[in-house]
Amino acid sequence: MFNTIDDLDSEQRLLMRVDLNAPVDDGDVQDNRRFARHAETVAELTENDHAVALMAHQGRPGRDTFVTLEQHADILADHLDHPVEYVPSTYGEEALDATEDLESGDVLMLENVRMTDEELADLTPEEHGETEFVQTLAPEFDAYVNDGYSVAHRAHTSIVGFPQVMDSYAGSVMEDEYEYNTSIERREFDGKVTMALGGTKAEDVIAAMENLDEKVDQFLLGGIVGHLFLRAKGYEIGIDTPDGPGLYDESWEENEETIREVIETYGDRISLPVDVAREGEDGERVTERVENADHPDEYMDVGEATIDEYRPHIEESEAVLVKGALGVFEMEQFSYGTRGVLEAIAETDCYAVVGGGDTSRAVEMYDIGAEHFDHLSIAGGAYLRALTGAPLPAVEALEAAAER
Ligand SMILES: Nc1ncnc2c1ncn2[C@@H]1O[C@H](COP(=O)(O)OP(=O)(O)O)[C@@H](O)[C@H]1O
Ligand SMILES: O=C(OP(=O)(O)O)[C@H](O)COP(=O)(O)O
Repeated sequence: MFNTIDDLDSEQRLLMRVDLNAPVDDGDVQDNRRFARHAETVAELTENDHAVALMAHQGRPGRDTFVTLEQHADILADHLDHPVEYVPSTYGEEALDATEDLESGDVLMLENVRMTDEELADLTPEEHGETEFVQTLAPEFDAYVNDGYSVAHRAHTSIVGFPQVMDSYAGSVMEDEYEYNTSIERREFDGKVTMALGGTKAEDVIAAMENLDEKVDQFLLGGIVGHLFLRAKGYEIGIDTPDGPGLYDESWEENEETIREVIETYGDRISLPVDVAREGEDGERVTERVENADHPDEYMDVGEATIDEYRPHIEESEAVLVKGALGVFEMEQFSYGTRGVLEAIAETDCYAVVGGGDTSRAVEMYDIGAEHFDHLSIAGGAYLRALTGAPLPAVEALEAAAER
């Protein structure tokens, strides 16, 4: 087991990893439930007179969501009702100057850790611990805290490197999410178990499908993942065009073989959209049957007939697990699929868990009522991993640090 922040000595200088990875719309970072949840942990620490320097990431290099953390500091400050100083450096001179000035109760946001050379390097945890990033920052602090459960499935420097060389503790979000999500894996269900899978991260979803075959009776697919499965079935969907958003071909190349294997192995247990929706010339929602679809990279939601097929599966299930949105629910006219699934769950008394930093937000946005769900996880990929029983590198690193 790992140590938690309840085990900390008083007035410590803490280096803390959080996950504030959020959607970015035209350069504007969108608030999500991760900010509110981590703000609770930070507040608990500052109220106990600790000083906190935060490490977090945003996006992936090369994507348009890969931006600095300046806006994240402001959004977090609003949640905390307490200043959060942003420094445009992760472990350079400016960062070190700002850390030296940290006093009890202060909160500092270091720059996006994925802007360093080391964070995403292919290294063992021990090698991550020897990087300049770790060796420079670690001596400035008394202890390391990891609260970023939703990024616990990545073996990156800020996650597995620091616990190699520092006293390390889990924050409250890490502890709660870890305990809840791990407990789902151990749960036995007598009745049907259905899983609705969508969103953009095809590889995480497909890996989970391969490992959850004994636990899940029916998979309901939507989002980008659904489109890639439709492409595998020969429909004109999930294929990039020269001027389109470029969401598909790279994922397709990486996952085609596995998608075909998954279809081959679990064919009837996978429900695919029968209709999809896109934006028409006047901005209106246009729904097309998949066999008539001819706008390969423009579909932003599943259609009404799809939800009519998915709803009975939910109604007859003892448990429904959701990961990823079935459409671009942030736009009301493409929220039909995501809302349809969440509302169907809310109307039944099944055991229900919704995962995904973005997807769990839809419950709040459309007033579906958090009370209808047993757990709303702010994690996506990490939650899926936990359901399959796979270890999480962040948790392993915290446990190893506790044993030292
Ligand atoms: N058809 C689609 N086209 C583009 N984006 C989509 C589509 N369907 C779903 N999405 C997007 O997927 C995002 C959620 O995906 P993902 O990040 O994988 O899930 P989560 O954050 O819930 O773990 C949503 O923000 C939604 O806009
Ligand atoms: O948002 C995240 O994952 P999620 O969308 O699976 O919840 C995490 O911040 C991990 O980000 P990454 O998938 O770019 O490593």
